[in-house]
Amino acid sequence: MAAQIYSGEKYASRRREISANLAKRPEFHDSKPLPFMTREEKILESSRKLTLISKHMNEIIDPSDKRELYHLNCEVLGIEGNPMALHGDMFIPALTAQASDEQQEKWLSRALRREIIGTYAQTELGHGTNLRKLETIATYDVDTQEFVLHTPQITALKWWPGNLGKSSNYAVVVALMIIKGKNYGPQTFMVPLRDEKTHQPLKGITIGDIGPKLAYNIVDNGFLGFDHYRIPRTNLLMRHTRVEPDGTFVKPPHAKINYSAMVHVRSYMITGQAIMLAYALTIATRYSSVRRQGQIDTTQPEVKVLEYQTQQHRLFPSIARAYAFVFAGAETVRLYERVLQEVETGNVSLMADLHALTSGLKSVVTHQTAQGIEQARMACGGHGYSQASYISEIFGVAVGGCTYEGENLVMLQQLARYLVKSAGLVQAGQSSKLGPLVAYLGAKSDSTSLIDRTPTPGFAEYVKTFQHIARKQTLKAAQKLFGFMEKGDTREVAWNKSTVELNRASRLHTRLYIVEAFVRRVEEVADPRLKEVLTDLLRLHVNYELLDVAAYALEDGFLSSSQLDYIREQLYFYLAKIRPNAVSLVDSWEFSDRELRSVLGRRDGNVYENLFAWAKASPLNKTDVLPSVDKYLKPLMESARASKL
Ligand SMILES: CCCCCCCCCC/C=C\CCCCCCC/C=C/C(=O)SCCNC(=O)CCNC(=O)[C@H](O)C(C)(C)COP(=O)(O)OP(=O)(O)OC[C@H]1O[C@@H](n2cnc3c(N)ncnc32)[C@H](O)[C@@H]1OP(=O)(O)O
Ligand SMILES: Cc1cc2nc3c(=O)[nH]c(=O)nc-3n(C[C@H](O)[C@H](O)[C@H](O)COP(=O)(O)OP(=O)(O)OC[C@H]3O[C@@H](n4cnc5c(N)ncnc54)[C@H](O)[C@@H]3O)c2cc1C
Repeated sequence: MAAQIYSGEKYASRRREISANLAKRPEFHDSKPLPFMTREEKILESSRKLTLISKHMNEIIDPSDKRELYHLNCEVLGIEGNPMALHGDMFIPALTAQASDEQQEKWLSRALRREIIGTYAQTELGHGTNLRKLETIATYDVDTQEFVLHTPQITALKWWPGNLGKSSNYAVVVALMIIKGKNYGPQTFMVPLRDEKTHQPLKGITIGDIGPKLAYNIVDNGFLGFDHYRIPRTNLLMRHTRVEPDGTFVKPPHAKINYSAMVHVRSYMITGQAIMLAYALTIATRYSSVRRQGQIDTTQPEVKVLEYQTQQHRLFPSIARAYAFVFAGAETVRLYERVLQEVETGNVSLMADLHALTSGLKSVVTHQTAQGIEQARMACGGHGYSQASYISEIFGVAVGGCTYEGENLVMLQQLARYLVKSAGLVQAGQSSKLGPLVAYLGAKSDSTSLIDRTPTPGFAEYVKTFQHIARKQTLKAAQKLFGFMEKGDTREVAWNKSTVELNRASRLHTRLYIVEAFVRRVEEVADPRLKEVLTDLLRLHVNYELLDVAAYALEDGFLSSSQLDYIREQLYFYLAKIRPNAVSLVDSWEFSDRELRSVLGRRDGNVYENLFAWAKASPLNKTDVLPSVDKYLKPLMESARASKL
């Protein structure tokens, strides 16, 4: 099963080897539980481990394999980030996709050798979503052939970029490029921020950390201001866009080619989110098979809480989602790598499809991941609320994905633009022009679903029902938009009046894609034992998801109430059928205890003695009487007692 999850036996077994290798190297382990450390201690500890990774990486992994590096990071550094997180996640990808060969020679090689540390500085205090209104300006000075970076007001301060505050000495900075008074929109520049020897900020640079956040606190998200700060013309990233010495602007082959670092993260984060969801579910499912409370049969001992149907309903559909997301994530990465290669040859035709797909997936997957993690926390009762479970940290890190790389409701609108165009083609009788991701929009619907109307309903009937729902909502929402426009609204106003419905269409389209990705993967499985378990999980998935969106199919009679009852019964049937495999389904992700960092999620199930040991190790328990008691509580109680006398 691990080979299914990790797209092949080769990487699944490499993960095992890497984990086994690290088990023998205590210097790579957390020196104490992360929840007991201050933010400063965590950053120090993470930097210590980063240095070790840099030194010994070649003994443990093949550093050219992204997946091996990712696993090494998960084991050693964990999810709370590290001082070079953005260096790998965005700085290197930005240089790879946007720097010319000559620029790569100069900077990318140094970045890969870790001679310099970089980040991606785009968001500002006043603007994150609307990139066209960023306020940092890069004005071209023809005389000196330099760009002058400037922060004209407080809202123009870069704000949020990860590792900008304290760790990075370079950044890929996004600024509005002005040449001879003309605004050429957001462009990307390579900008030195700190002296390479002293790490002191360079003259003209104001820089620092933005303070603690909900989670992800090992990362020093930062602020950055420029005071007429000069960089050479050749620091504009010039793989696709160029500015000649005389200020002539040479257009890229696609207007949004500079957005590639964002598309990179959006493509990879689907897998990252699946893994975080699987972390939380591993912890909650294992704990639920250790925790005994209450009886189902009063003549029998207390049961494991995993026997309760409510607990199964809380956890198993999310287990199915984690599998669905990791399968969809693998497809997304394949498409991303293909588009990256095609763009290199000047073919930008798939960029719009990739942007639409990743915008939708990013939004749906992060939202459902956060919901699933929160349910996993509640499934652990009181102990889920303790940081010993580590689920609160997993939640905090994962939920950040709803905001970063494009706020979810904004990114759903990006997909909606694509869907509306496709609906326009359908309306114009040009369905043959629809791309493969939206071809179903042009197909004719059956009048009713055949779920439970055939002897052994296959997945095809479910897929058709999801297609019907997504098609109906897309065409309806587009019609709403066109209707407002026909009545005289501008497109923008009409769009704003239709966005809730348009975003619903985007979600339904994406949920259909996720179901299809799951079906595609299960169809490929050859081993009959694996196929059976994955088929059960997929059955759970389609019934749960369909029930969740059934209103759309009930309102036009595509599904009847008796079909709905059938879907419900199927759901309950598969909850019970999956129960014996539940722990194996989470164990199949093969997370080591080191990687999970959870007392509740321990593989050996020895939860209670380890919770007690964990509590005793709390810094508060170093002394029996705290200074706060000596200083305030004792005098308070003494004065209360004295006044009673
Ligand atoms: C199996 C194990 C394997 C393991 C492998 C490894 C797994 C790794 C997992 C871990 C991965 C990642 C870890 C995550 C690390 C977390 C780090 C967090 C870092 C966070 C960083 C950031 O947040 S950076 C800042 C991000 N900011 C944003 O996203 C801003 C959002 N806003 C925008 O993107 C744009 O402004 C917006 C698209 C909303 C609008 O842009 P605008 O220029 O105004 O364009 P429009 O006018 O609306 O649209 C014009 C047309 O352009 C099209 N378009 C827009 N973007 C793109 C694009 N990128 N590509 C193609 N086309 C695009 C748009 O669709 C319009 O087209 P139309 O035809 O006119 O409709
Ligand atoms: C953990 C974390 C890490 C980050 N790392 C980085 C980084 O490394 N580099 C970097 O540059 N940035 C980074 N960011 C910033 C991040 O990319 C932005 O915060 C994000 O893109 C959202 O933009 P915003 O903050 O401007 O939100 P806003 O756009 O202000 O969103 C506020 C609300 O307005 C709504 N809204 C906005 N525009 C529209 C619209 N057109 N239609 C309808 N509703 C709208 C949103 O849906 C939301 O409800 C990070 C953020 C976080 C949380």
